[in-house]
Amino acid sequence: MIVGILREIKANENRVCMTPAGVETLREGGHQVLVEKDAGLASGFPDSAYVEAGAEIVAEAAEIYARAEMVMHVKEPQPSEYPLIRPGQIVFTYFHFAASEELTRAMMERRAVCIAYETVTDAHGGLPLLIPMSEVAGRMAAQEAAKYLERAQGGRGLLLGGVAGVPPATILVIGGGTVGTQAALMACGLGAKVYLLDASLPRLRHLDEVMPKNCFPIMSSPATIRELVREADAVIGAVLLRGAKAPKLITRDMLKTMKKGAVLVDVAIDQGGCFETSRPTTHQDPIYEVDGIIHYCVANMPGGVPLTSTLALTNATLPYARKLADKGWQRAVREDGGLRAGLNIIDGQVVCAGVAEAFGLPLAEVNSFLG
Ligand SMILES: NC(=O)C1=CN([C@@H]2O[C@H](COP(=O)(O)OP(=O)(O)OC[C@H]3O[C@@H](n4cnc5c(N)ncnc54)[C@H](O)[C@@H]3O)[C@@H](O)[C@H]2O)C=CC1
Ligand SMILES: CC(=O)C(=O)O
Ligand SMILES: [Mg+2]
Repeated sequence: MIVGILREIKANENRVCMTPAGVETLREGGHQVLVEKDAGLASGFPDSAYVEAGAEIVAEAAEIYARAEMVMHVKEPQPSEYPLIRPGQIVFTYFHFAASEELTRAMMERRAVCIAYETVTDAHGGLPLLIPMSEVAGRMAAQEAAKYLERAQGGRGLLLGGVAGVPPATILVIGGGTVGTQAALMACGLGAKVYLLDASLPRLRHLDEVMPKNCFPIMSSPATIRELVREADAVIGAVLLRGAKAPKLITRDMLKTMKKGAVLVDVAIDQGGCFETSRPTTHQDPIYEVDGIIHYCVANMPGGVPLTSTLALTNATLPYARKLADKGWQRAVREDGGLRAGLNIIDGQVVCAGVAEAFGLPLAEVNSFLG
């Protein structure tokens, strides 16, 4: 198969979807790999490293879209790329469709085969292609909360861990999955008092066993959130309903009950955000204020630390890319039910329930495309 590795063009996105080592693996499988010029530069991989691994460097994304049977990205295709996508072409990347009707309709119109990293599952029901980036974003979320609590950044002027004789900051983390757990661990490590909410009792039992003593895992409910939001110096939004739009757990009214200069970090922004007042921001312009509360809503947080994130992401995606290239998407998903769960749109039809529901679109059966 001809596989295309595109350069990221989303604002401040410095990751790349495949390392030179990944190219070498695809080449060993007999595949041809086209890499867009300078695609790996910001992640520490110059074009020469890709050439050494057996790739062909291509100057224009348009040529990659024209020649490749499968194109790979980190982030969703940007509007300038929509017209380049061909019917039947496999597009393998993070899409987060439920957050964007425009993107959903554009991909339907292009009649591509859209396989979303974030909905691929593993044998244990986990999300193997989301987990590594959720680990990064969760850890960063605690750092960002600490940073924007500083006075010069507009925050309350509070040190996360306090010092001897002075109490620490209180952090509320909503969602105790990968992002939430990593955020809580980092905040606890810095000495904060952390409330970690989840809606699953088995998950809370697990968290209760493994989290440090300054972390308090608590059942999530609107009443608990309302109460803890008043106490929190920072809130980290980390919920996920797979493939679907994030539920709005903090309303605009609730902001008025919060301390001035408190910080909201909405990691779930890529699925639409879990605070009513969230809107996506960029690394260049990451925050804004509503009712005296700082909002940090960067939709590609791991893009800020590409040297870590590119390696973590490609460790996870490469085996799937290899499978798709070796077998073609139809055989690959027939043989791997987890990869099949990554299918979101095929030939103009939505096949992911969360996306169909988000926009009131009909839901088609993957089987009808497998022949
Ligand atoms: N902004 C960014 O750069 C990044 C964003 N993300 C996003 O972060 C979000 C979380 O991802 P993961 O932690 O990997 O998901 P996950 O599936 O591991 O965890 C989500 C957790 O939310 C819990 N949950 C669901 N409804 C809840 C509610 N009402 N109250 C409390 N908890 C609730 C679930 O029980 C689950 O434990 C996703 O939207 C993901 O796409 C992930 C990586 C980077
Ligand atoms: C998960 C995701 O959207 C990201 O890493 O940017
Ligand atoms: Mg994202």
